[in-house]
Amino acid sequence: MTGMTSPADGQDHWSQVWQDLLKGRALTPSLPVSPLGLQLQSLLENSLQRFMFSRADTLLHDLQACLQPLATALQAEQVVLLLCPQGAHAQPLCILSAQDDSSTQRLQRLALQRDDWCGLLERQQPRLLSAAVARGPDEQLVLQAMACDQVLLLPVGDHHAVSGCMLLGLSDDIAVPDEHERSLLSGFTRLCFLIADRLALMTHLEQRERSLLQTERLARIGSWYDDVLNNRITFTPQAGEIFELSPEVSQVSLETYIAYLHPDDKERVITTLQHSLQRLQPSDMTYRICTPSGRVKMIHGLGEIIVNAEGKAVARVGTVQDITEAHAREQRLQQAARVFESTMEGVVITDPAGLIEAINPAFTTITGYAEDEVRGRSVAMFSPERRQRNVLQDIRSEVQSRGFWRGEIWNRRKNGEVFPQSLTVTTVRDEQQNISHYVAVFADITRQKESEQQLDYLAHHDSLTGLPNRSSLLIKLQRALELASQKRRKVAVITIDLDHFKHINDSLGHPAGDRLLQECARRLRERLRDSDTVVRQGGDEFVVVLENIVSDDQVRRVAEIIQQLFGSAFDVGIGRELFIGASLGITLFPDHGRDVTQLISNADVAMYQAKSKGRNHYQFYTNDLTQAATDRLELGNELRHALQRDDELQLHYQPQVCIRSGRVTGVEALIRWQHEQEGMIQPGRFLPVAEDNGLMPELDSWVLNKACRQLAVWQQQGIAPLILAVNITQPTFVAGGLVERLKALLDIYQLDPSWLELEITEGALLEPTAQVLSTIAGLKALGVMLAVDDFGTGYSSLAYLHRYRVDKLKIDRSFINSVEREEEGRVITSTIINMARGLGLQILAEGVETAPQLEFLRANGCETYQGFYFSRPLPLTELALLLK
Ligand SMILES: Nc1nc2c(ncn2[C@@H]2O[C@@H]3COP(=O)(O)O[C@H]4[C@@H](O)[C@H](n5cnc6c(=O)[nH]c(N)nc65)O[C@@H]4COP(=O)(O)O[C@H]3[C@H]2O)c(=O)[nH]1
Repeated sequence: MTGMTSPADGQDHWSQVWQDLLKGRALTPSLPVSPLGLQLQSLLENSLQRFMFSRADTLLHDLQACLQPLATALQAEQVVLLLCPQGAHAQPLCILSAQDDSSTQRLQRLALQRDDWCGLLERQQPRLLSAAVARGPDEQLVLQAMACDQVLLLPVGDHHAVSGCMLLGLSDDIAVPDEHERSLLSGFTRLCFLIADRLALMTHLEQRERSLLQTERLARIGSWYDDVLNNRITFTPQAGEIFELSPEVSQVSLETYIAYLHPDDKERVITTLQHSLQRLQPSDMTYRICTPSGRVKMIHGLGEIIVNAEGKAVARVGTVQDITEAHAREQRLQQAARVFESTMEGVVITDPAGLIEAINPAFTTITGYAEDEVRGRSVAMFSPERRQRNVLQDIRSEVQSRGFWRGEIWNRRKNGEVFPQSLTVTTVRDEQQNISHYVAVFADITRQKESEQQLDYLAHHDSLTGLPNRSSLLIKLQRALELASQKRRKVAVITIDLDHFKHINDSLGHPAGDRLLQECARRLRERLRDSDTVVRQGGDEFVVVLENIVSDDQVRRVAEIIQQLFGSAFDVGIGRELFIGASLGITLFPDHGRDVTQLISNADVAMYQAKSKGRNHYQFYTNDLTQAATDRLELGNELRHALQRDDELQLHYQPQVCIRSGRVTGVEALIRWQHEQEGMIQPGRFLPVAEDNGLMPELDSWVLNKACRQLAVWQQQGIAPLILAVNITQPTFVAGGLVERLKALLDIYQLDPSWLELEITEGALLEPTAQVLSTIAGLKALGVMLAVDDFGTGYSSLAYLHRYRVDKLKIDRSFINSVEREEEGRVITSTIINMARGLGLQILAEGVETAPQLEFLRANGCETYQGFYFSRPLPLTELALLLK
């Protein structure tokens, strides 16, 4: 550390100088010492004392301060010191004993004419110039510059060279110093030479130190000197700045330094320093310090041990560097490198021409290529085809203009497999903003694509049947309509609703219902063309879309095919065949609607119309149907209100007659709706509406209540014994709670249960579910009669019904109707009667309208009948008259 030369060293140096000077004095011991000589001697000693403590910045001042008393002692007009410091560009110095502007300028000019005055000191001997005898121009020059009569020149320098001179300007009347005095003056000039030399050295050292500190500042490296013997660590300003010492503090103790160390690093640093000192080895460590401002800095410290002549450690020196930023940068780089190495995404770095420079392990995992197989090659090598290479061009131009590109592309693995990848390409620019690299990060999205496809499939397909679902219907139909508009063709939309599906589902259970739907889907898909769209819209509704239709007949033919498909027997794994049927509604684009929604909803309207025609029909849409559908909607709401108000619904009663005696043995309660505006509405119109609106259980409940009340009246009136038959629909029968409700009514009205007969359809008894069995057991336990309505229209066998302990069969009107016309009708009717009798079941024939029909029934052993032949259903008042 250049600025740290101790004053003790300087003192040694100056005592040596003093010794030399005394030697010079010893040269002239014989001469008597004049008063001036004594004075000069004392001056010389004072100067020496002064110079011993001179510093670089005080040296010139100190020299000047010495010249003044010298001039006084010698009675000189001017004493001038011209010094030429070492160094190529060093300017000669001119130091004067007395300041006077004009002489100063003259003498400074003289200082610059070094060669002239140097020439006068060729032999490095003092020289006296006198104006009176001056010869050469050099002498003249000096005399003029000094403006004196005589000038004594004394060389400043060593034996080798003159590096300056001292000029004593004396007037004529002043005695020139004698030999002893000159020798003292020479001692002074020698001292000046040393001073000049020292000045040069100090200036040099100062410059060195300045430049060193500057270098430290620029490099952000500070240095320190640890005087281990005195426990004093001296910091350079840069080191102080790193440790955030206040500017006036440059020294700290070892303890203070240790207090700076980060607690986690303290022990390690102390141990390293101790080892270094004990083993006299350099140290090199990185550690953290906590500075007064609360910052944690990362420091790189180097140190070396300084030993004395005995090899004992006396100090150590070293550097400290604040590497916080570099360390953080390095950490970040390491992290980035770790990410690069361990990320699941493939990374490829290319040069601006797209040639691969580096890849990461994930790249190899995904593509199968090792680094040496791809380095230096173009990224185009992964493109599966030419077209894709154009994509690469597009990517490159977008990356160049926007700085990045993100998207999905297809690439080829080493094994030839083409796979989808999501890719992000970014540019890396150098300091001149030129593209230096491209970085591409990609992920193999094969799995993602697969699950997207799976999700897409699930979103657009029905999981039960595998058919496209409603959302794909909307998309496909929309596309079909667009195409049809262009080609001026028609599109047909056929909605298909299975007849009685709900009954099958409820009574046979959902697995059987599911199998039925799967079978329907299979038949449709196998029979219809690939170009036809078959969709399951939900529940038991299918939709078929036919494109390129040119005539309605084409559609009619397909509708009939569909009817056949649904008309043949189904095996749904219940041990016997099922017959269902389907109702079809048909719309045509553009005749019945111009958009998807309208076409589907109009087809639905047509389908409801087909259903109301008695099922297993198809119906083309007409504008009237929309009105009918609207009416149905309104009717549903009105029925709901009618059920609440209880003043519009009423029961009519149709007598049931014993064929043998002709006596009325019972009546069937049949609901009627006396609508405020429309008048009497028949059940055939409003019951399907009630069913669609889920009102059947409520309606059945209303009828049962009304009927039981009426039965109680008849019981009280003694109208003896009269069976009252009440219809109970399948939803009510299946829903449960019927037994409890009926028991409560029987209790309330104190009814004889054997007078009450519940008519249920075959559908409700199709499958012996626990619910069905317990309801039947409950009803039988109550003592009410059970009759199966519309027998022959469903799927039941007689033996099967017998198992349920049903009391009565009501032969459907359609058979009775046919006995007069068809042999087949007659055979079926008589068979039913015979078998039922064989099983001990009562028989009632429905819808008897003519005497021959009645005769046939009588002849075949049927017991009771009802029908228009005897009486239509009657209001209560009319029935009362009939019964009387
Ligand atoms: N062509 C013809 N028809 C005859 C003849 N004799 C009786 N009918 C009609 O046949 C239907 C007999 O009732 P259903 O088979 O139970 O068929 C009933 C029944 O299923 C249902 N229904 C009627 N009233 C009720 C009710 O109160 N509750 C429930 N759940 N359903 C009812 O509505 C169906 C139709 O009822 P209605 O229109 O009253 O029609 C009645 C009756 O008017 C005849 O000789 N020729």
